[in-house]
Amino acid sequence: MKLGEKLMKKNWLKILFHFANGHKLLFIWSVFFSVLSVFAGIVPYVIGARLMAMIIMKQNNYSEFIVLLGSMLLAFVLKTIFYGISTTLSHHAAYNTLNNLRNAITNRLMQTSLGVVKHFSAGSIKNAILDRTEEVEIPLAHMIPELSANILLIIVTAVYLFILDFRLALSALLTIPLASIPLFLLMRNFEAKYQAYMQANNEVNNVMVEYIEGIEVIKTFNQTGSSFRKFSSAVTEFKNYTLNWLRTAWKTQNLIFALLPFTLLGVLPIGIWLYLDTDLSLNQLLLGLLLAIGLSNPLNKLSLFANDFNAMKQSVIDTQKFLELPILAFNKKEVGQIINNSIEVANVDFSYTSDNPILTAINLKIPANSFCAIVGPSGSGKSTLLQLLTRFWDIQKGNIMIGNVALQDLTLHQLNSTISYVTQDSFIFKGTIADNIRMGNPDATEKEVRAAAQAARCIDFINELPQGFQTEISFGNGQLSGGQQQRISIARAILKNASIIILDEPTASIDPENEQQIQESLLKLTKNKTVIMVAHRLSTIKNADQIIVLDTGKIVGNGKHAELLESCPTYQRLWASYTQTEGWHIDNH
Ligand SMILES: Nc1ncnc2c1ncn2[C@@H]1O[C@H](COP(=O)(O)OP(=O)(O)OP(=O)(O)O)[C@@H](O)[C@H]1O
Repeated sequence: MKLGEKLMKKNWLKILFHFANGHKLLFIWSVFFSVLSVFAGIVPYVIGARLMAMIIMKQNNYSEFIVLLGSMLLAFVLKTIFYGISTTLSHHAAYNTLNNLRNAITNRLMQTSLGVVKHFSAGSIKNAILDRTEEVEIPLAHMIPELSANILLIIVTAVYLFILDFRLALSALLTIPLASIPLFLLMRNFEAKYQAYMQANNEVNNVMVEYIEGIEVIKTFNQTGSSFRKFSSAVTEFKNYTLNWLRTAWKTQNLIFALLPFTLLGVLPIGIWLYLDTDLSLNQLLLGLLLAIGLSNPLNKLSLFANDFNAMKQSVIDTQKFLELPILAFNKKEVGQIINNSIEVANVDFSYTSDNPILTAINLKIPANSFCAIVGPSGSGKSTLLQLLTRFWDIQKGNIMIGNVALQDLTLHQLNSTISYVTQDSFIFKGTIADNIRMGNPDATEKEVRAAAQAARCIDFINELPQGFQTEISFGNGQLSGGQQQRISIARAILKNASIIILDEPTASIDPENEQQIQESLLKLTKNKTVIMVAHRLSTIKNADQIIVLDTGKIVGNGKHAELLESCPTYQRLWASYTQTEGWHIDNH
């Protein structure tokens, strides 16, 4: 089974074990060494009881003394070594589990539709992949080996105490039922409180990411103060919530921490009474007292793990919603070769939410190797239509054909190799300029990369950079202007050399001079390709073979520029307002 798939309806523990499954052996060995370590740890208490009895009874057996002290030391060394081995193994297994979990979330995000991903804020995705999953590591690395070993130790010690004297055993375990009462009270509303805590934490994450991503806008509009206030109030709210929770919980929590490991509470008075008034021997009393003291450490760990256990549970539940995102199913095997690069959209309806139709009854035919422009007022659905053609979303009604194959029947590889998509927001990845262009075709030669850069009008500014194509760039580092970034992404698309090119305002952030040149090279390069382009600058699409006019999600015009100027009122309006705002520019062409 592929990681992350088929997780629906599984409870959180099953999900966790699913990701830990490949490392079961490591976890088993780590439990084994932890058990050895915990039992080596109890040996000094048993030996201590024997030593104390010898001192009290003034037994001057020095050779036994030395053997006992040596055994104590050996037990201590073994305990440390076994603990070291156990924790190394468990950390190894825990980090691998974490890795699986993180990869599964990232895979799932890649397999779901782009729209679904965009519904989450960057902060919440980062929080799920990095922070929430990290919270699983400590409990996994420590809880599995240490909890199992400590529980085993408590059971074995208790059995031993029962064999020694059942009254001593009961008195040593008295704190368990006593501490269970405050523990129950503390855990009563834990889930609701933890969720509110996480919500406050998410809010801080979101506001922080928003603050950093929007820093340019914030500075431009002089909103540093108000944006910072938003950030600082989220931080304060988080702090207040955490402190309030702590304030209400600390008394109960400390009572548990103090009570549970305090095994002497019962065993000391009852043990002394049994020794003085009944048949309990001094040896039994001392062994009982020291074993009871030996129990406090594992009991202490139990109380700490109760918290970790709940935190881990909540973390897995929180990541679950990402692991269960709907998968955009692609055919694994090709149903057929695409015979040509025509596109047909038939009776397509689409809405992002069930109550708000965005596109209605869309019908259009784009012949192979033609240039089709899509225009329309803002919000009319142009980008949405392009995103349906790239299968960022699945249509709810109708059909889209690429050549002779329905869009949803294409394999992911077919879709990716057939369609190139250039958006308004060009994304630059951290790496060299050449790497960024080569994303369009990882196998491209240096010559091909250069040719694509030349065609996208990048070559001049690249040559001026200190290391040319080898210059390191990263998104938002200010090294490249918006227009230059856009030209890099056009070069990327050119290099990809797909037979269908979809362009969503590719020249929006490019100056008119370069726009004209890029336009020409795009048209040259798009020979023998089907090009669909959304454009606001109508001069760029005047010569398109076909112009589709969208208005409030419907096609209200379809034809050539001259025809639409005659027959389509929406196009007439668009053209009129365009020529008004860019009149001087039109005059020049
Ligand atoms: N991810 C989304 N979730 C919900 N509604 C959306 C989403 N994306 C776009 N919309 C809505 O769909 C409608 C069409 O948006 P779209 O971006 O397709 O229009 P457009 O014609 O490309 O606009 P513009 O020219 O301003 O870019 C708008 O009302 C928009 O608010």
